[in-house]
Amino acid sequence: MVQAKSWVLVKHFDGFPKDSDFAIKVEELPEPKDGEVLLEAIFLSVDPYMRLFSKMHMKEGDVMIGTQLAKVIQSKNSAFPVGSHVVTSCGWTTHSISDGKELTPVMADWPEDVSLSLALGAIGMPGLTGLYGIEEVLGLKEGETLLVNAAAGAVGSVVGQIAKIKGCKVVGSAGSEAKVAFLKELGFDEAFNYKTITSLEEALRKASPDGYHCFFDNVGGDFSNVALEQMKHFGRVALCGSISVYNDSFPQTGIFPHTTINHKELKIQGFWDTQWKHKDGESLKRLMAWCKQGKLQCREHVTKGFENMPAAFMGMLRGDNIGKAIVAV
Ligand SMILES: NC(=O)C1=CN([C@@H]2O[C@H](COP(=O)(O)OP(=O)(O)OC[C@H]3O[C@@H](n4cnc5c(N)ncnc54)[C@H](OP(=O)(O)O)[C@@H]3O)[C@@H](O)[C@H]2O)C=CC1
Ligand SMILES: CCCCCC(=O)/C=C/[C@H]1[C@H](O)CC(=O)[C@@H]1CCCCCCC(=O)O
Repeated sequence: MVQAKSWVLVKHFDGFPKDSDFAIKVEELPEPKDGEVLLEAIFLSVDPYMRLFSKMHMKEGDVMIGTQLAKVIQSKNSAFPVGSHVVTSCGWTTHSISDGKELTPVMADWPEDVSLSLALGAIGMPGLTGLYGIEEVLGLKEGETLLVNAAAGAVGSVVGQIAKIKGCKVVGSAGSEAKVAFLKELGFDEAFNYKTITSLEEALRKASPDGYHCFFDNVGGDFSNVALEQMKHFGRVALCGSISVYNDSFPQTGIFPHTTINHKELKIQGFWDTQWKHKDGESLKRLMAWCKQGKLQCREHVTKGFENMPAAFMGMLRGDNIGKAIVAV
């Protein structure tokens, strides 16, 4: 018998999450039946969407939603032998039983010198999001200027690096001096700390006086309203997320951007990476190749210990992470 520890949402978040919103539950798992496997979490992901999803689809007492990189430790399913690794969306739990249907094996020939945790980051969902946002949504072309916010995070850092691979000028914003230094290290042409500038409008204008062809928006809210004003005519916006409003208990009010969008004839597309799931196999190989060639730096912010899942999640929402926020069990 194996004991599974899970983090449950005891109380719906009201504003920014707090320690008391989470509790640990322990349960004995049965032996896997024919066709089933027993999984042990190695790395768990903490992502912004968990904050939104909890409000939309979870009830109090549910295990927190989430994805992990797990090892098969018992198997009665020949497709998943003992010792193999999978990505699974079984939530914030140390052990789980699966019939294999929802499991994604890690890419064949995963190099030994590349941490498997990247399957939750730059060579996983956030990396795919950056790639699809650039190629499928924006159709970013060589010589264009791209703006990305939350640029030092999991998605943003991949976005900026792919845009540089494609021969573009890249401007990034992030919330600390250490993050700005990281963006410069990654090859961003311009980077600024949005928390310390006196005017976002001025910072954006200084970074690219001629405006922006493309905007990869991770933040939403006031930032987006100001950035839209500096798009070029026929500019394109990939609306990836809006983390600045995820913790709001009441909708924020702000300026209405519709006249700007109309006047500049902007194209704005909201998207999820899952729209291009059929391309994931090929896309992951491309991300891995860039990583191995040193063109894609895959920085991670690793928190040790399953007991620290809530702290890691809240830290990511607060901006503690440079690169992908991960928990190592
Ligand atoms: N459409 C899709 O398929 C997907 C969308 N996303 C979205 O992409 C965005 C980034 O996700 P991800 O890369 O995983 O997370 P990150 O690794 O970027 O972590 C979140 C970051 O958001 C920044 N942040 C937090 N609050 C604010 C705020 N009020 N204003 C500005 N920045 C803030 C912090 O950085 P800082 O210090 O710079 O403030 C923090 O580090 C999110 O909006 C997410 O929902 C993610 C995955 C898939
Ligand atoms: C609803 C806005 C989603 C915010 C953007 C984002 O972070 C999307 C991330 C997706 C990624 O593919 C991994 C996921 O599971 C995310 C989707 C979860 C969204 C919750 C809403 C689901 C629904 O209402 O159907």
